[in-house]
Amino acid sequence: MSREQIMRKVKVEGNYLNFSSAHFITYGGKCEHLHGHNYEVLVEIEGTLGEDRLIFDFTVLKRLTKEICRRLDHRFLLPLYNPHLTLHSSPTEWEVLFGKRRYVFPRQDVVEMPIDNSTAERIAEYIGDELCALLAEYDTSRLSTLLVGVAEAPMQMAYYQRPFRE
Ligand SMILES: Nc1nc2c(c(=O)[nH]1)N=C([C@H](O)[C@H](O)COP(=O)(O)OP(=O)(O)OP(=O)(O)O)CN2
Repeated sequence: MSREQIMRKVKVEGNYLNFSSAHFITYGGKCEHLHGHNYEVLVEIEGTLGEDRLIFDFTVLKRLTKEICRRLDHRFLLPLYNPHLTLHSSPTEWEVLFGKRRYVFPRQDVVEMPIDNSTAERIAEYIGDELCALLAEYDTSRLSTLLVGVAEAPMQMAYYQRPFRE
């Protein structure tokens, strides 16, 4: 077997890698009612073995992912770039308009996400990008691929995968 055929990865999931948040998505010209999910997150990292025969330390990966989950927990997930929503912000509130519907959220209850819809797909992408930013503090030279899965419900998961380097 050649070295190119070998694939190694680490994965963290469960163990408090979850968050409970409120959201609604727009699709098919409609806007869902405000509702919540108990989201579950998994992260996989592919790479090669280092001197200590680790690809990447599980403990660190869990801690960083938990930190991102903590920031999302018990918040409204606000997609900043949804073309079907009109947003107004004040120092204390976010106003969200869809047609005649109007929501007002206290700012401290909102996570402002630079995404166009809070689908599980985009939330996975957001978490992947946040994780990459946190991983910049670590040696990622041996890591090739990051995969994030976000489940809105059991057996209902969206994945986002990106290379560590373009
Ligand atoms: N590919 C995706 N499909 C859907 C997403 C998504 O993020 N990615 N999201 C939704 C909605 O947000 C919806 O909340 C979830 O839909 P659904 O599971 O149908 O609704 P329930 O939570 O009420 O589930 P039940 O099993 O019917 O109780 C839709 N699709």
